[in-house]
Order: sequence, then structure tokens, then C-alpha cells
Amino acid sequence: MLISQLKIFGFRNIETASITTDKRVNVFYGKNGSGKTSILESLFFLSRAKSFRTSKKGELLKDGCSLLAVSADLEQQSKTHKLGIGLEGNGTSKLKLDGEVVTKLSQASILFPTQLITPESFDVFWSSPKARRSFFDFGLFHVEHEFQNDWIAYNKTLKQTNALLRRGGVNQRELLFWYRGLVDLAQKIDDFRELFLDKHFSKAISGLALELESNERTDLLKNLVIRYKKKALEQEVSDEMLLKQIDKDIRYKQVGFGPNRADYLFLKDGEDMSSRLSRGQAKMLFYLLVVAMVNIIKQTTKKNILLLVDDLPSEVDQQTRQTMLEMLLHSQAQIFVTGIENNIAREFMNYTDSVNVFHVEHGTVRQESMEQICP
Ligand SMILES: Nc1ncnc2c1ncn2[C@@H]1O[C@H](COP(=O)(O)OP(=O)(O)OP(=O)(O)O)[C@@H](O)[C@H]1O
Repeated sequence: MLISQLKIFGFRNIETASITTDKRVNVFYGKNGSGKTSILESLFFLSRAKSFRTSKKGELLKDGCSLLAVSADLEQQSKTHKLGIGLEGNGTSKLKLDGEVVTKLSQASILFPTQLITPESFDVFWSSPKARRSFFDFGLFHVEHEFQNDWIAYNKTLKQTNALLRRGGVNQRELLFWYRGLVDLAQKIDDFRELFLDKHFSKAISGLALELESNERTDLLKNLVIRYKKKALEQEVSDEMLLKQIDKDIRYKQVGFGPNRADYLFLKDGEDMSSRLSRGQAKMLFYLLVVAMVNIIKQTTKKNILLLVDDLPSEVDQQTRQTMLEMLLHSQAQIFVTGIENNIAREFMNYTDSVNVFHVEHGTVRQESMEQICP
């Protein structure tokens, strides 16, 4: 689905905004602190019912407001759907689709998958494995429907098992029951993740490497192998082995294996390339991985993806920035991008006329015409 209208009320420093969006590129420019990221954050909140900046939803409410609302018109095959999310001061969120309350907040993300690139995203190669797992799980969530159910079940079982281990004094037989379920679900998650790399991601990056004009930036993809490094027990696990693991986990008061401890390695010619990447190369490589991910989701689900790009990197060389822009457009996603200056709009206009430009000032969003941008 494509967003054609966006309305924001009481979100961060935005009192009210109502904008008509373009199906390809939407540029929000303005000074630091003007409210650009808040616009992307409001879209992310509509899609995922959470923020990418805070776990405290209350911080999203504009100072002095007890309610916020974000709504959008979503276009799909000449039909318009209205999706909206509200948040009250007591922390309750309510999602509505065409006027009907949707009980599962994750439903919005299924309607319009949202991929995010922020200045922090590039740390994915060096930060904790959690960031790498989240990146790939996002694809799995959209591509393999069963994954979500197994993921929820696994986390529920893990939480209960960890609670038992922390409480202590639990009978080993009782723990054995929980561990059997846990091992089973952990294996399913690991299988899904390995399959996703094998069936989708590896193909997408080698396909992208062939499609793109070869240069030192896009060559980052050449011979790149992404490996899933699981932290699993053996395939055929006996009760005896489980009891040994339980013994160990009782001492550490937590489950010591499973997909929440797994990692992904980025290998080039058999070597881990993360430690060799410059900041600029990491940014470029991340853009390439995002495009591969967007392509996979689009091809397998036929859905349009919303790409939120906070602060298109300025501290990269001209060639790299140009390749990044081309990458974003190559993804065929609907793009929402922020920057300080309006030259970013002109850069996109070199490639497409399908660009809407908005000036953001003290929380006020105003659309600008082509003539204002390119007099
Ligand atoms: N709950 C809130 N109520 C009112 N204002 C807020 C709230 N939370 C944050 N702000 C303010 O909103 C403003 C906009 O922040 P935002 O991060 O969206 O700006 P930005 O344009 O992306 O800035 P930068 O270019 O520096 O990243 C900031 O001045 C911030 O202090």
C-alpha cells in the first residue's frame, strides 16, 4: 500500500500536520530540532505501534497534550483505506482500519512494512548481535508467515523458563518439560533464519551485485557471504543432555542457548569483514542490504515498502552519496527522507519528477513547490 495522505496530531513537537505525500519520494528538510525525525517517527509508530527512539511511549505525546493521533490514507489497487493510531496519556494505543478497531497492533506493519535507516543503523556491523538479528527477522516476519507464530511461542516459553530458573528451587523434571518445548521452538526459529538466508537473502545480494553497475561501492556485495551463527543444542537432543544443560542454567539463572543468542557474520573471502569496514563503507553496505531486503519483501509479498531515511549521510564522498540515492530509488519503495538543506530534494529530482518537498520549521510542515526548490 502507498501512503497518499498523512495527518499528525500532538506528536513530539508537531501540534498538527496534514500533508499530501508522493508515491515515490518525500523530502522533509529543516534546521536541527525542527521536527523532521518526528515525522518519520510518527509513520513508524503508525506501522509498528512503537517508536525507534524510545521505549517510553509517553515521550511521544506533545508536551501538555494527553492524546496523540497519526492517520494515513493507504492506496491499494484504486481503493483507499484509512489507517489510524491513537495514544492516550495512560499509555493505551488504539489502532483503527477503515473505522474498525484492530486488536492486533502488528496488523498495521503487515499492511505497510516499514524499513528504517537512521544514523545509528550503520552500527549494525559492530553493535550487539541483537541489531543484526532484528534486521533479518524483519524480513522473515514479512516473508514467512509461520515465523511470527513460532517467534511469539518461543519468546513466551523462554520467558516462563527464565522466570522458573530465576525463582529457583524448581524440580528438574518440571524444567525438563519446559526445555523440551524450548528446544523444539528454538530449532524452528534457527531453521527459518537459515532458510531465509539461503532461499532469499543470498540470492538477492548476488542478484543485486549483477544488476548494479560495478564500482568500488557496489563491489562491497561481491563474494559477500552472510552466515547465521546459531547457539543451539545438538539436533537430536537427549533428556540426559538437557538435564546437563538445565544444571548449568540453574547456576546462571537463565537459559544459555537459543536463537536470542545467535548472530550473523558478514564474510568476504572467508574473513569477517565487519572489522575491516570504514564508516563510509559500512553506510554503503547497509544501504545495499536494505535494498536487497526491500526487494525480497516486495517480490515475495507484492507489498509496497515504506522506506524511512533519517538524515541521508552527508559525510560521505559525492560518488557514495549518489550511489546511495540511486540505491534508494532502485528499491522501488515509497521513500520518506530527511535532511538539513533542500539540496537533497534537487538531488532526487535529478532522477525523478515524483518528489514532494516539505519544509519543517518549529514543528510546522509546509509543502514547497518545484519552483521554490529549483527557481
Ligand atoms: N514530547 C515532546 N513534546 C514537545 N517537543 C518535543 C517532544 N519530544 C521532543 N521534542 C522536541 O521536538 C523537536 C524536534 O525533534 P526532532 O528530533 O524531530 O528534530 P529534527 O528536525 O529531526 O532534528 P535533527 O536535525 O537535529 O535530527 C526537538 O526540539 C525536541 O526537543
